[in-house]
Amino acid sequence: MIKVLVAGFKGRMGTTTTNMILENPLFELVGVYSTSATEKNINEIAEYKSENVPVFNELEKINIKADVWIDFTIPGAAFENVKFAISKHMSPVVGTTGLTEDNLTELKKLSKLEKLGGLIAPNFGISAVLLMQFAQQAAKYLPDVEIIEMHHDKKLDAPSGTALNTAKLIAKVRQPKVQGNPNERETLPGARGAEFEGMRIHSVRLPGYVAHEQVLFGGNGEALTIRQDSFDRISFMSGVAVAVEKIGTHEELLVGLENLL
Ligand SMILES: NC(=O)C1=CN([C@@H]2O[C@H](COP(=O)(O)OP(=O)(O)OC[C@H]3O[C@@H](n4cnc5c(N)ncnc54)[C@H](O)[C@@H]3O)[C@@H](O)[C@H]2O)C=CC1
Ligand SMILES: O=C(O)C1=N[C@H](C(=O)O)C[C@H](O)C1
Repeated sequence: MIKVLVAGFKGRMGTTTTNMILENPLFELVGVYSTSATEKNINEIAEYKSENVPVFNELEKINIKADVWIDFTIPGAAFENVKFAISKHMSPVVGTTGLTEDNLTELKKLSKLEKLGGLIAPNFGISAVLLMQFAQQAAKYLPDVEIIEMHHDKKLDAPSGTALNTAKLIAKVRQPKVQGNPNERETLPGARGAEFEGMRIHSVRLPGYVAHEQVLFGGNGEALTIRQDSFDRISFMSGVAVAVEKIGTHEELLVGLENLL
């Protein structure tokens, strides 16, 4: 059985992930971590009263060994968490957004030194992984593109990690270009959205939404729209399960679920 620790286990993704790990016969939940936890054991939570799993609320006090460290915490916490996991030879499987390019470079270096597999995935949903690949393919032929991402209104970061990653993938294949009218002027600041290498990214936050993205391409007299929707956080779970199962066979830190599919 693959031993798993879930960091951020009390959050929206952490709860769904904890339940998936407990239900999967290939996995054993050996610890959970949240800075906001007050319990010592998960069985103090009514939903988990028949389980026996230690709860940690400080990084330095984590004294158990897992094969895999799953991280769904907050942008700003993931870097320290993942460094800790690597130092204890636990393979990180990270969904938390907000890691910078410098963070990624350092974490890749540490994983290499430790000869440890790990995955950072901006999105564990297959529809989002496909959307990013299709968008990258389309951008070769339709280089004028804008991205609209739509999320629940509790989300901390904007733009979403998925939208930013979509833009990065597109930037790899299209000729650099400035879109729109070179003389355009915003009469309300922010009207044109965020800018990444000439592409505009628009972030919508509304109750009732989970996670959704549209990539809009415009050409001469034609347009293409690619859209994906995660209506439920269960949509991310098969991707997380694949990562937990496969990451032990790797010896470096990978970015993007497509590397394991
Ligand atoms: N890659 C993917 O497929 C997905 C990624 N996400 C990302 O996952 C992250 C979590 O999202 P949600 O579950 O919606 O957030 P959330 O706010 O519901 O949960 C975060 C949890 O982390 C805990 N926490 C805060 N600091 C911590 C620390 N230093 N160590 C351990 N726990 C800590 C909080 O107490 C909270 O319970 C976000 O960055 C989000 O963008 C969300 C959905 C899918
Ligand atoms: O916060 C979320 O909910 C999500 N975060 C990730 C992101 O920022 O792209 C993945 C998914 O969009 C859900």
